[in-house]
Amino acid sequence: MARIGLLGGCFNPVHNGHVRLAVETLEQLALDWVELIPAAVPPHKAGPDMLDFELRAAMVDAAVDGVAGLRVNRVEAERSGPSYTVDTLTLLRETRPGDEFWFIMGACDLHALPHWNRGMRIPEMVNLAVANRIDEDLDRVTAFVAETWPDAVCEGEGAWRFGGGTRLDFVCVPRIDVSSSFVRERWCAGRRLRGLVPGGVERCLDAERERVARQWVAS
Ligand SMILES: Nc1ncnc2c1ncn2[C@@H]1O[C@H](COP(=O)(O)OP(=O)(O)OP(=O)(O)O)[C@@H](O)[C@H]1O
Ligand SMILES: O=C(O)c1ccc[n+]([C@@H]2O[C@H](COP(=O)([O-])O)[C@@H](O)[C@H]2O)c1
Repeated sequence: MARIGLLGGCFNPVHNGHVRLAVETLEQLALDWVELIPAAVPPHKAGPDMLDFELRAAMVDAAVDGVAGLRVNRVEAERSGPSYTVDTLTLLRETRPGDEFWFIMGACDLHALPHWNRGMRIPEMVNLAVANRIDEDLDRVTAFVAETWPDAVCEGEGAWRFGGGTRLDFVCVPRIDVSSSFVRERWCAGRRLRGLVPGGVERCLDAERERVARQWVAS
């Protein structure tokens, strides 16, 4: 049985924080590989500055190129309508019953999970890998787990097993203070992106300069 991490995101564009999050989770949870899943129709972040799926996915291809253990999964482009995570995970579990999955998310997303579409089904289906975004996140996640899943069994600091058998693992990631919004803002101001995104991502944006400008600068 392969142990697989799934990192969903808009990736508008993918940046070094995403790559580091994927690599840290891969290593800390001893996963076989991590799949980055660009959201085809993001359920929560629709807007004129959202680049089309293929361009965002091509940038994720460029970001993982040559990085052992990271892959791109375009599964969300195979269906129409909002790309709800619960539907993606249902499909992956049906089509790959021999794999064990960890859905990777920043700690703030864990707190938002009850507001996602059938969000509380997610930890019943797959394991969660929850990464810190700020220093207090382990304490906050610990309190959230105690409140939300009182029957979860703590198996050590930052590790819990839920009643149904899935688990939540906290992953401690060095803070890389970059976001896609920050990258878009810098790009629109004509600034270089060195150190914020992998080189291949910067080249994709340069190659599609006019198209990207129409969406990012105009909005
Ligand atoms: N710098 C970072 N370090 C660790 N995790 C991150 C970082 N940026 C984003 N993530 C996580 O990566 C996942 C996908 O994020 P997403 O594609 O929305 O990027 P974003 O930078 O948060 O985007 P935006 O600025 O457009 O809101 C989420 O789980 C998010 O918490
Ligand atoms: O399914 C939902 O309702 C849902 C709501 C918010 C976010 N998500 C997913 O969570 C992942 C990270 O989201 P974001 O906003 O950080 O890009 C991405 O795969 C989104 O599709 C999913």
